[in-house]
Amino acid sequence: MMPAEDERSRDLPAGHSWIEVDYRFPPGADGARQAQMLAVGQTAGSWDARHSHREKELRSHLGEVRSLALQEDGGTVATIAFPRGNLDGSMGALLTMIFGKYSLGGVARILALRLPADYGLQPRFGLPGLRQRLDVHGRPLIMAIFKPALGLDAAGHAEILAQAAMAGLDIIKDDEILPDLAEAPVLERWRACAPIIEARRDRSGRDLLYAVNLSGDARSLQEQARRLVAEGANALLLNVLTYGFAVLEALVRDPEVAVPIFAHPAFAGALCGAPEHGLAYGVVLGTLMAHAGADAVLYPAHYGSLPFSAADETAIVAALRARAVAPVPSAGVHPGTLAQILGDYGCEVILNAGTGIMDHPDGIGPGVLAFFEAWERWQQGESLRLEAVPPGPLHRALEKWGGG
Ligand SMILES: CSCCC(=O)C(=O)COP(=O)(O)O
Repeated sequence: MMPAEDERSRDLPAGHSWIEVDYRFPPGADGARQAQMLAVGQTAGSWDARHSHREKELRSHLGEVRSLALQEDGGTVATIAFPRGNLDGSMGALLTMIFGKYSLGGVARILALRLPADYGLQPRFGLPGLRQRLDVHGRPLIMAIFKPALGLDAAGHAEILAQAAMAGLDIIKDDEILPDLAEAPVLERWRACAPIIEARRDRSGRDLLYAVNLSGDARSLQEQARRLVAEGANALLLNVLTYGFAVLEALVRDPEVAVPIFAHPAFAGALCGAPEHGLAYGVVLGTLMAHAGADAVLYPAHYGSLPFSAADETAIVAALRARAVAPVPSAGVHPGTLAQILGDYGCEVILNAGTGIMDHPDGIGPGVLAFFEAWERWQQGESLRLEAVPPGPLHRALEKWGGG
């Protein structure tokens, strides 16, 4: 029996000199031949008698087909081992090797990727670092998203944040769709929100992180990040898949950008959504993000508003947790989903709600309070069903969104 994806994707011991990839070839494909094409074509590139005088050098770069397993539906799963020495430690080189040119012609799906534990980057903060910064322990962190996504100016952001901060919110992020627009320039957004965060710290002793969305070309994006951090910004948001893993890696390596980085999953469906092609969600949003240095990774919760499988979610969470990266179940999250999420994953998560907070019938403050009330009840083992919950923010949230 094939192991579950989260088990197949475990890290290899540090210093391991191979990288292992599980590929599935669909029914009708010659799996053995495709696997051999990958092992040779994506490494030494050519392997025949004409290169015999270079055999020693070429052999050290050559991939190896380690196993081939025929599946019940006629598909084949092949494990290919690639020499780590073919790579420079970056995600770009890794992706180019394991699926680069081949992805244009072959029909295959990467199900699992096993990297040596010391390949790539470690998160600088991860969930433990976020907890330390916020001084919040033993409960899930509560995160909101500025909504509406577009059309708010900097003052509009501040107005929303003031209400959420009052109610005790831990983290807020820009919507990923909002770049550095003239109507709400990124630095103005931060400057308008910074005094609210400061006032909350003075009042309650508790910090609040605002993950500001980065945009622009690679150089201006990094300059933007440095400028924001120099002005006190305490977290950043990056659309890693649209801007590229190399941008994330550059930020993580930059001593001038020493704040937690939240990775958004926008574009993941384009890489992972086809059933027989691309890469599994667990590889992209789990393994790759975790080895590229993200501190927290957003992904669609399978009880949320996007079609997402529990198996994909489990694989993502396992890969993130293996490197202490914070899992951030998102998209359609509201107080009525809290019991399911915590039941599956426990408290070591960040619950992230956009409309599930911003569109609470009584306003943004009650939207945040509804989450805390749900958490309190869940912790006490009390029912979260509408009929059991007394009038108040949670009751109103359950009336609107259901769940519990
Ligand atoms: C696809 S996971 C990222 C979630 C996100 O950024 C978002 O805006 C979700 O908004 P919602 O109103 O569904 O909480």
